[in-house]
Amino acid sequence: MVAQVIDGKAFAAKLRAQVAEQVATLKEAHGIIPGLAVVLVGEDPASQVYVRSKGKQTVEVGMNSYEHKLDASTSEEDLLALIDRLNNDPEVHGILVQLPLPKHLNEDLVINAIDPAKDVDGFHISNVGLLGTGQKSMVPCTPLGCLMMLRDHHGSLSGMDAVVIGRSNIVGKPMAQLLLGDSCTVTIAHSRTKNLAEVVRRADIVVAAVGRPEMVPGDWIKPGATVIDVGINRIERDGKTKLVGDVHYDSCAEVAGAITPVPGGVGPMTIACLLANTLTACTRANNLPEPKGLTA
Ligand SMILES: Nc1nc(=O)c2c([nH]1)NC[C@@H]1CN(c3ccc(C(=O)N[C@@H](CCC(=O)O)C(=O)O)cc3)C=[N+]21
Repeated sequence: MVAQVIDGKAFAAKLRAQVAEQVATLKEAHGIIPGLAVVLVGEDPASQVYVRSKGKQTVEVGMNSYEHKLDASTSEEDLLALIDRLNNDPEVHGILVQLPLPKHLNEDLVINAIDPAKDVDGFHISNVGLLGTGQKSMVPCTPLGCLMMLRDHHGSLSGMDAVVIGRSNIVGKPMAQLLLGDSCTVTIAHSRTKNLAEVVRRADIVVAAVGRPEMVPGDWIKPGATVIDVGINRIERDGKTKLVGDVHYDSCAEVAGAITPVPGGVGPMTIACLLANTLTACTRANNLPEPKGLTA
């Protein structure tokens, strides 16, 4: 079997077009423009590229983008003061603090200082609790993008066996919650899982989010399974830098029924979902009907 390629880039473009349309309506009918504030502390080059691309796409869908670039040595007090200002700014509907933060800053403390209603990353403990109990929340962008692609491909996910490899707060755990919410039988596997190959072989859906280049080989995949590759790893090969996922693409694509590529899979969906979440946060803040098809 040769897997169908799930085109995340095209899917994300469609999603952004839907967001743009609803942003335009919001502007016309209510004079409201959704605003997203992105906070970057330090000069990590990968983060800078990523923040720039978010800002560009935010403007392209008709929303306001506010970029706050702080020095790597910024104190926790100053960062918290900025978050407080953004929490109280009515023009700002979404706040994203780029992770990871420099080591002298407490990430949990900073994230939990964001107004949960503006927490478009869905990382605040209050949103994590709401998601875990099936209540309306802000849903983390990467898992939301994965869920949208899975629903689009399968229709219903009910009763499917899903294995999530990776237990991070930003991908693995919320991904498992979303799959459970769609009535999958969910296993969370990780670096200490015994017989990982056997566990993965049972799965109809494999979500790989471990951050280890090409660690899932094709012979772990059940024939016909759907493989969602969350990994974005920059590696050196033949003297060139190359972007690869957490799954070994060529061997997995020979066995899987469907697979997301890297790049062009989950990555673009993550940013599109960030824009969708900002629109959702804006409509909620203004007691307007929720956008359709953009939330979990
Ligand atoms: N608070 C916070 N929220 C985040 O969502 C967050 C974060 N911090 N810190 C960093 C990671 C990383 N991340 C990516 C999103 C999209 C691509 C993406 O669009 N990648 C393209 C290619 C990128 C390239 O060519 O380098 C692709 O996969 O096709 C990559 C990486 C969001 N993150």
